[in-house]
Amino acid sequence: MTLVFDNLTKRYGANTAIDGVSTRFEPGTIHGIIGPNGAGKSTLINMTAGSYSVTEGSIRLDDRQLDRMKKYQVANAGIGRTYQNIRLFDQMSVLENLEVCFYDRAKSGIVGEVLWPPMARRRAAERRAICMEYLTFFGLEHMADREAGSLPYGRQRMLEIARALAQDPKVLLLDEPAAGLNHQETAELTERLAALRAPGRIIIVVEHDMDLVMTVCDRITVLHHGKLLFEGTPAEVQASHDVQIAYLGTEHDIEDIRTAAQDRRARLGLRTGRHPQ
Ligand SMILES: Nc1ncnc2c1ncn2[C@@H]1O[C@H](COP(=O)(O)OP(=O)(O)OP(=O)(O)O)[C@@H](O)[C@H]1O
Repeated sequence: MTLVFDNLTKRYGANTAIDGVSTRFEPGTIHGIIGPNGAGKSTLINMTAGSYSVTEGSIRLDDRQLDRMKKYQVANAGIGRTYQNIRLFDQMSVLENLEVCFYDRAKSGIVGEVLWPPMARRRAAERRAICMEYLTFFGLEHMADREAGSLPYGRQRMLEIARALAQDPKVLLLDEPAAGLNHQETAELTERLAALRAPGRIIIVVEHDMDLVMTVCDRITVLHHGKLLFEGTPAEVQASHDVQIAYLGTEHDIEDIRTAAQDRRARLGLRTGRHPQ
């Protein structure tokens, strides 16, 4: 399984947000996408998830051309995602937020469940057990019955990733998963992401938090003004003169990039005020 961008281009009128990007993502890896504000990172994620149309070029998952599909077809082809701004069913319980993902997955057998209640009960118990495994992995098992909207912000972020995973995606797209998280929550997220690396899964993380990216990613793609500026291991990216110039306009080191990212994180986290930790 390989995800391939070939000459991928996105224009918004006269503005070229993604400009001829070609790269590939291998299974078993965590791949970071970084770049200064406005570099095109979210546009890339949204095109891959089928939310935005592609102007030129292609996105392929093995022999399937995703850019020709509708959004739900892209999801069915195995692309799962989270959003920069959390999207949960606030009034449903934490567990129900996961369970609804299984109705998406279970395309067969629904008629059987309706006609034969014992089968429905068995399936419901199985779904619940799997959901509880995901909740345990994300440290949410003791919150299963709480309304999702009442959870502290950091827990909501974890639940969003759990929801994306419950759909068993081949490719998991995470759009700024650490946005609005404090230092300890980010460290926790970093650990959990590392544990999600799996042979049959590609994880792509768009993130400004350099500690997270440099710790957890196997490879990193750096975008600048919509173009692929650099690609390599975390060590290669940190050593790249071009990357430092792109971020800061001058030759500073990765510490300055970290500071710039922290300033941005302080401005994000739309729900932090509502649900303080
Ligand atoms: N829906 C849209 N319509 C028009 N222009 C857009 C739209 N979305 C993004 N853009 C433009 O495309 C460019 C890339 O934006 P994008 O949000 O993808 O960058 P980004 O790297 O994710 O930025 P950030 O780190 O600030 O989230 C920017 O110039 C932005 O103004």
